[in-house]
Amino acid sequence: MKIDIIGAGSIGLLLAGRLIHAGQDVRLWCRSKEQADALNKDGLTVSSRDRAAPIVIPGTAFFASSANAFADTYLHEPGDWVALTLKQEALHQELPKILAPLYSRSMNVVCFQNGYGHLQKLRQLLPNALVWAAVTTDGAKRETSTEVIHTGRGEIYIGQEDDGHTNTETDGLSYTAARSFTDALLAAGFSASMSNKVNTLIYRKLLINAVINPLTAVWRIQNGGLLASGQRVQLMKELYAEAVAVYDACGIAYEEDAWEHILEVCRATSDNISSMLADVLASRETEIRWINGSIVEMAERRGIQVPLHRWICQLVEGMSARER
Ligand SMILES: NC(=O)C1=CN([C@@H]2O[C@H](COP(=O)(O)OP(=O)(O)OC[C@H]3O[C@@H](n4cnc5c(N)ncnc54)[C@H](OP(=O)(O)O)[C@@H]3O)[C@@H](O)[C@H]2O)C=CC1
Ligand SMILES: CC(C)(CO)C(=O)C(=O)O
Repeated sequence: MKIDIIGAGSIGLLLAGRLIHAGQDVRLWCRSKEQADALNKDGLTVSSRDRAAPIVIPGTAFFASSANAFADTYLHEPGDWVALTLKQEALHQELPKILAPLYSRSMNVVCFQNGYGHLQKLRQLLPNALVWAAVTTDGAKRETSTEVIHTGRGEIYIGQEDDGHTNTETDGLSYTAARSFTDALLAAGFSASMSNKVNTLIYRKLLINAVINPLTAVWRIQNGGLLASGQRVQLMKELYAEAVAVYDACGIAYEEDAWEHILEVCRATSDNISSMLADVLASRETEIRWINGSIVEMAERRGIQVPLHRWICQLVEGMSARER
C-alpha cells in the first residue's frame, strides 16, 4: 500500500517508521527541505522509552521530500492513503495551499489531529475526498529530525464522522479501504481498530485535552503533577464542569465516569509532558484554539457562559509570542 504522510513530527515519524518496517510504501512529506534531506541521508529511527531494540530504517527504504511537492507528485502517481499528521495550526494555515491542486480529486484521507474542527476543514479543502478520523491514545515524541520515541502505547480508532451524508456505494468502497489501512496499522504493531463511534471518541479526547493540556502548559508541569494538590484538582474540576455543561446543552454524549477517566489519564501518563506544554516550551503555536477554543465556540452557539475556558484560551494564546 502506498501511504503519503504529511507532517514528519512525532506522530508522522512514528507512523512512517512502523509502517515502513512492516513493508508499506511510505512517502513522507516534511515542512522543511532540510528535514527531508536528513531523512533521506540518515534514515529514520523509532525507539521505545528504554531505547531497547529500536527500529532503524535506512534512508533508501522510503521517500522523503518537501510538502510543497506533494500535490504535483500525487497527481502523477497517486497513493492509496494520505495521513495528515500536522498540528491543527498548520492544517488551517498552510495545508490549504498545499492541497489546492487536488481540490476535485477523490482520495482517502485520514486525520490524526487532537481537538475539533480538522475534519470539517478537510472536507472544505477536498470536497471529493473520503475523510476519516484517527483518534489515538498512542504517545510519540520526536527527539531529532530523524528519531522518534514511542512514549506510550495506546489505541488507534479509525472511523468516519457522521456528517449526515450517506452514499452507500462510496461508503462500501471507503469502508474496504479503511479496513485495509487499519490492517496495515495492525501489521505495523499498533493496536488499531475501526470504530463507528468516532464522534464520541473525538469528544471524549477533547474533554481530556481541554482539562489536562492548558493547565499543564500554564503551570509547566507533567500530567501527573496536576494531581499533586487539591487546588490544582479543583481548577481541573471547574474546567470539566463548564465543558460538560456545554456537552449537555449540545446533546454530546460522555461517560458517567468521564471525570474519573481524566484523573486516570493523569495517573497513566504522569511523567508525560502534554503536547500543549511541549509546544509552549518549544515556543510553537499551541492547539488551544481547537481544544478549549472549540468548547467556547460550542458554548457561544448555545448561549452558555464558559468564563474559565475563555480565560484559559486567552492565557495560553498570550504565551505564544507570534501575533496573528
Ligand atoms: N504526539 C502525540 O503523542 C500525539 C499527537 N496527537 C495529535 O497529532 C497531531 C500531530 O502532533 P505531533 O506529531 O505531536 O506534532 P509535531 O509538532 O511533533 O509534528 C507536526 C509536524 O508537522 C510539520 N509541519 C508543520 N507545517 C507543515 C507543513 N506546512 N507541511 C508539512 N509539514 C508541516 C512540522 O514540521 P516542523 O517540525 O518542521 O515545524 C512537524 O514535523 C496534533 O494534532 C496532535 O494533537 C494526537 C495524539 C498523540
Ligand atoms: C492525553 C494527553 C494529555 C497525554 O499527554 C494528550 O493527549 C496530550 O498531551 O495532548
